[in-house]
Amino acid sequence: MIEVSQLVFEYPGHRALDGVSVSIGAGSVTALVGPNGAGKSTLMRCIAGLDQPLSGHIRVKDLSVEERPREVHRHLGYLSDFFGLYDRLSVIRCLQYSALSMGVEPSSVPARVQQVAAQLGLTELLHRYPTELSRGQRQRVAIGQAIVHQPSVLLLDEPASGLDPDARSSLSQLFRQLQAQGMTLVVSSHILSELDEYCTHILSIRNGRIESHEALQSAGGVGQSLQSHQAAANAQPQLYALEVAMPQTEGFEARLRQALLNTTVQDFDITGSRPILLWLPAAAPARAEWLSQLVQTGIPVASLSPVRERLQDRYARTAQARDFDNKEPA
Ligand SMILES: Nc1ncnc2c1ncn2[C@@H]1O[C@H](COP(=O)(O)OP(=O)(O)OP(=O)(O)O)[C@@H](O)[C@H]1O
Repeated sequence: MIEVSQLVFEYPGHRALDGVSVSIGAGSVTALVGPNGAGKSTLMRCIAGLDQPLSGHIRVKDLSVEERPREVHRHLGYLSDFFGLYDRLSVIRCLQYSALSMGVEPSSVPARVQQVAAQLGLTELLHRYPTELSRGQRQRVAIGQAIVHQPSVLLLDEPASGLDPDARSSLSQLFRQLQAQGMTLVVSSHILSELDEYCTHILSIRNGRIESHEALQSAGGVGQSLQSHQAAANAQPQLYALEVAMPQTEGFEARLRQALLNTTVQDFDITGSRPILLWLPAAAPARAEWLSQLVQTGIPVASLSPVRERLQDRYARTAQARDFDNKEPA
């Protein structure tokens, strides 16, 4: 859906994107992460055709952003990190204006505006002016403007900044709805826990270069079907939650640690209040073998289920691997 190849972007005296190539699939929700100044906003602005790269190419829905920016804009919604609203237009006018400027048929505009207002909880606010709205309400109007023309791609730069927990949670719900409608989303945020709920991919950028681009494991889909058996056999280990009935007997913790010695454990809480998180083979027979050996050692296993790795843990793991790779040999 979005193809970026060898993108280079320079501000005067500063190279902000340095040979970025990435392919973002249709229907995915990509968390764009990276430290301050990594180049996230610049990449989004280039994809939206708002900044002109020095070299490289971007295609959205197979249209060249460079050659056909207006057509691309019809398929694309963009929310800037510092968005502005027209303070002299009421909310309904803001939405109508965006719809018309994005090429929505004039006869369809009233219905579209009402739909978007309902989707974003703006129906009661349609006749207010942006200056009379809270930060969260203004944010919803800005998102409404970005989606009123039903784009296939939505780019959101820090959409939840300044929002309270309730507003963040309804934003997450909205993003899930949009994904269910088939929209492709790219969302940048520094709050990884908030992206965790709905992202399918994580794209990490640092110093203007892509650091990693990975699909996130879905908790329910860990190679259970027969068709996926071969794929699972070749796949990377998957994250599982192991629940153990923790008897308060002396030496149990040592026994449990011993039993897990050859397993990659991500999180071990001996109080038993959280399940143990560990990496197990994706292939069912190998996992069954592991489980049977564990049970044979007398560990009272209560349950074993696939879980999705938290985005912040995944990000930390990538950073650790990078630091390790960059270490000078002694
Ligand atoms: N107008 C500008 N002129 C010069 N340099 C700029 C300009 N805008 C951004 N930069 C630089 O380009 C680099 C990338 O900036 P960008 O805003 O894309 O980063 P970001 O990953 O979005 O950061 P943040 O998380 O802080 O929003 C940074 O080093 C920044 O200082």
